[in-house]
Amino acid sequence: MSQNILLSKKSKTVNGEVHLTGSKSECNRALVIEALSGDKVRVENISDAADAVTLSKVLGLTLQTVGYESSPITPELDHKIVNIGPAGTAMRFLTAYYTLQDDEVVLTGSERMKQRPIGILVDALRKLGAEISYEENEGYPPIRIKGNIQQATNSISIKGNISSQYITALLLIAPKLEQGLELHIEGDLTSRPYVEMTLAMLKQAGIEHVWNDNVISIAHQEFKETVLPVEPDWSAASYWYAIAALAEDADLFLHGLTAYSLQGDSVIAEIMANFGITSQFRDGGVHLKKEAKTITRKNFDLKKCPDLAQTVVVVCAALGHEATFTGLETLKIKETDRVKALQNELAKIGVKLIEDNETYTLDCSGKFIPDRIFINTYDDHRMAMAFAPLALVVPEIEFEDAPVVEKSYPAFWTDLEKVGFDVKEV
Ligand SMILES: O=C(O)C1=C[C@@H](OP(=O)(O)O)[C@@H](O)[C@H](O)C1
Ligand SMILES: C=C(OP(=O)(O)O)C(=O)O
Repeated sequence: MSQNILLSKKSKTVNGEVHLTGSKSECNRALVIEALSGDKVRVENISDAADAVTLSKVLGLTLQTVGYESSPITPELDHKIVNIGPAGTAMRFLTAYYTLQDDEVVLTGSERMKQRPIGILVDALRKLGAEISYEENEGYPPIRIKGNIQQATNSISIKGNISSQYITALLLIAPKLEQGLELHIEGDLTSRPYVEMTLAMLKQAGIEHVWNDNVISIAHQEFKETVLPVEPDWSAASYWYAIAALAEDADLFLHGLTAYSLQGDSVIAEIMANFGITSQFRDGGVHLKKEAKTITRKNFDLKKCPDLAQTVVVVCAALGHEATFTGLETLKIKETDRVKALQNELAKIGVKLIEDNETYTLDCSGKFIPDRIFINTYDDHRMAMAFAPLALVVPEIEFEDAPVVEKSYPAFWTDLEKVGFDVKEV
């Protein structure tokens, strides 16, 4: 497959059914729990997301080097080099995981990963007793982790407003720590549903917790024998909701999704109800239908579901709906600076995303629809997938680096083809 693709859709009606891969977030937690459980826990419905595939390979690690752009194998090395490429959750979860292993590991990733902060997690782990040092820049990967943590305390504090992944990483290893963990979350907690997902999955694996105000406690405990099922990915489902919202008529069936999910991104069903998309949960999945509706909702707080931001912002822009958005603070440290990336790409249809004191407002006054646009994707799967529904409005869209979607949804382009999008390699 060449790097770029040209996407178009002649008929503005979308009908069909889609099988989504497993949730990257659930799968990455399940894999770490499985690895820590000593074979008591088995993961069911492992995700095809490249980030999950990478993590599962790393956790079964026997070679000296694994992952993306592996360094040459050097048998005389006294440590492993683990390169997890662009996988943020894998980076954070493994940082905690390796403090428990009888090993010395240098954990690294893509060039972008080396710009995504990890200092808050490293500081917390150091307070617990871990030996971790920076190989290049203070506060950023690559990091060197000496395993066999000698626990110095069970009570630590951590800032909650930068990334919930640091908190999840600590909670996942908590039951294996000799003294357990009492985690004090300082300030606001961003992406809270992801912490709830972690605790729910630990509970499924037999691990109890207490969450009082801003303190989460997990005692030293054994995992129980169980199977952890991975649900289909709701963040991936959001692109199908967006397609329904931008189509003239839509009747889509997404297999396997249920009304009650561990994934906070399932809130997309509620969000898209504002755009006339109905969700009916039956027949082992969800039916999406489009009904005529005047859009009245003006404010979207996406702090609990930051991965939906690009989806919702692009839908509003395409419809010329001048909404405001809050809770976008963490977007700047994800796969790319997603605020800047959105601003650059929306400018191609004359829409502005204006930042004012943590509130972002769409200005659609200069909106126009060109015959063809080129969308840059910034090594960010969600930039490609969030702009794809725009092909129902813009006649032709060329996407840079089509395989970028593999990070979470490798079948994205072929699924679009199956429901009648024209997907051409260029
Ligand atoms: O724990 C997780 O699986 C995730 C947490 C979120 O990150 P932050 O907590 O950094 O917002 C989310 O953006 C990411 O895609 C997956
Ligand atoms: C932010 C994301 O992933 P990660 O942080 O795991 O790289 C994402 O999938 O949108």
